Amino acid sequence: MSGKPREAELQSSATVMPLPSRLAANAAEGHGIVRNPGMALDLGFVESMRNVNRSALERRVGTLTKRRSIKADNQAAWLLRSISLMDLTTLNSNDTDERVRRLCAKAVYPLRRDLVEALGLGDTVIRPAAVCVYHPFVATAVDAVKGTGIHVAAVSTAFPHGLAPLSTRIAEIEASVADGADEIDVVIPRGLVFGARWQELYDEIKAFRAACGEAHLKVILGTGDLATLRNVTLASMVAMMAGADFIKTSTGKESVNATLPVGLAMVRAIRAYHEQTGYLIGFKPAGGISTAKVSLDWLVLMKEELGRPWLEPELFRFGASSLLTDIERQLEHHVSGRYSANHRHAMA
Ligand SMILES: O=C[C@H](O)COP(=O)(O)O
Repeated sequence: MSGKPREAELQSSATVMPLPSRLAANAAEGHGIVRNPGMALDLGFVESMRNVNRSALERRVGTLTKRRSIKADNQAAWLLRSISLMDLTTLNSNDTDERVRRLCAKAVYPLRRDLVEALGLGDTVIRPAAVCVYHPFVATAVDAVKGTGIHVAAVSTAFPHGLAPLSTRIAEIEASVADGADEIDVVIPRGLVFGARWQELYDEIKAFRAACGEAHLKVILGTGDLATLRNVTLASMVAMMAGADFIKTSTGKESVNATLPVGLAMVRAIRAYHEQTGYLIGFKPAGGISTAKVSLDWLVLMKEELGRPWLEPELFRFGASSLLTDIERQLEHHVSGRYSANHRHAMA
């Protein structure tokens, strides 16, 4: 059961569903993702996406997760990839600078040294792609991860509800960017979706994108609040048209978090947007993703639906506060055959 994870397995394209040729060609150009500039709001295109078949999406998810064929020896490689695709997050009312510094220390050294050695990682550095914090902790996080290549994401725009004047929400983005955040996770006011107020939603997200400047924009839809997969799909389209670099499911504060059918609806919207514009949009499921097993389900979904480029941090992230703890436990089991208690894998 023990042994070095076989990254080669993860590279295999044997089970990847063929992508439309334009998508494959664009993806093959390499890791330099051309940023989505957005496009004019095209309500005809948005509305063309309105027929969403929930049971078909659920069936597809069922098939993907049932027939998943990640062998035990290869699971460790996939789990290491899950770590590298993570926005390690703390978004609690009792966050402090000290807690954020501890989270960042965990991001810099996510695995215990004995585990790193037992996994035979050598000099390979495995780290989360980003840490994700509230605005007041951006400067602390930037300082704590300096020189590591870990990005700092700030949740802005009156997270988690997005219910503040637009000027206040834009000022929050500008403040986070000024403090050094290079990724901004914004939330949309869900009421704009219920009212099909697509022009207002588009204008707000476009203003968020402008305020971000070079920082990448992730648009959180709050899918658990949106009631239907049609709303999720249409809001996804508007967000991408307005210039989102990523679309993200949830804040982690809704009563329903990221689910695979919702993820599949968003991924299909990403595919449609690409077919129309040629741009590659990232996807971030977030909220309630706390087990290694579930992270593998998400990776299989991305690999099968969009292909290998969406297993890179430029195009895929998990937003998660406790997933790393379970992955570490599973990796420990992989090398030792035993599970340890969660407290052996301390988080923030
Ligand atoms: O954006 C990330 C989420 O807030 C994290 O949610 P979680 O605490 O359920 O992992």
